[in-house]
Amino acid sequence: MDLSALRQKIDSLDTTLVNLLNERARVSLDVGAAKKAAASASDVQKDPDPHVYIPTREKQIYEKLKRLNKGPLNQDSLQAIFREVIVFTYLVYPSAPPRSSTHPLLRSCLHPSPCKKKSQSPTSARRAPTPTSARTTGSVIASHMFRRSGSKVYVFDAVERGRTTYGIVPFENSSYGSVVVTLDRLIDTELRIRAEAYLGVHHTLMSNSPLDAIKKVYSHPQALGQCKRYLDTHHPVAERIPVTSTSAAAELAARETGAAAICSLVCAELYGLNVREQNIEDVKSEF
Ligand SMILES: O=C(O)C(=O)C[C@]1(C(=O)O)C=C[C@@H](O)C=C1
Repeated sequence: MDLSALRQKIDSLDTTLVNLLNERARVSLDVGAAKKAAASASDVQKDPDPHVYIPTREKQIYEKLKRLNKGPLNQDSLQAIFREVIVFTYLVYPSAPPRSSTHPLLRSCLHPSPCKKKSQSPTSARRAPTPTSARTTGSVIASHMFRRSGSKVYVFDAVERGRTTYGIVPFENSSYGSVVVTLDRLIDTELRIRAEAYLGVHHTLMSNSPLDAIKKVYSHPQALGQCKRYLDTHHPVAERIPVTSTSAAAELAARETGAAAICSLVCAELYGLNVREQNIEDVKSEF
């Protein structure tokens, strides 16, 4: 087939895809409406999980994709595409279905609880998320739905005040223990935990100075802890300076000669830093 015929074929497939994606979105909206109807039929037990985001269902969908996929797309790519497709449906939901009062407590992904504070209006608490930059961290549900936030406390505040529908906070770290600030806040908050996700932790050392000129290393205390062996071995005399977040570390390191940050790879582009070493975490993850 010549180039123009191939492009015609792609155009035709794109047309089919657009129609199918919208058809899928309409069915997904119908599912939302059905869940809402089931929940408001007063018997919450009929539909104990009338949320927009249903992690267990999404997991089933991704498992099914794995079985269906014959390539050439790899599984991660296909899953990423579907994740975006599903998440974009959230944005066209007229309003999210009511929350369940019976969903079991899971970890990590926060959501306003049914017994929210009086000052929160249900509409603002359930507002559809706004797409923002694709270059944000913590993208579990879909990359571009995430607003970057400097601190875990801010994530709690944002969900409690209805500025966003969901928030993701770190909870526990296999190599460096519990994330205390999250645990402390969980004691007081009326938010409910909605889902749990396991994330591989990968740290990068970045600096605009050469490796042998690094005198100080900024990072969040958790990240400094997770890279302790690396730092002890390769930068034993560099001062380790804990800061509020790994992105704050990147921002500081970008301004100073002889300073480095331990942060995620995405910070290189965001803060104009050179990547000096990748995957410096002491415990290698399988993710
Ligand atoms: O199956 C559901 O409960 C849906 O709401 C549909 C759907 C989807 O679009 O496939 C949408 C959101 C959920 O997180 C999971 C699945």
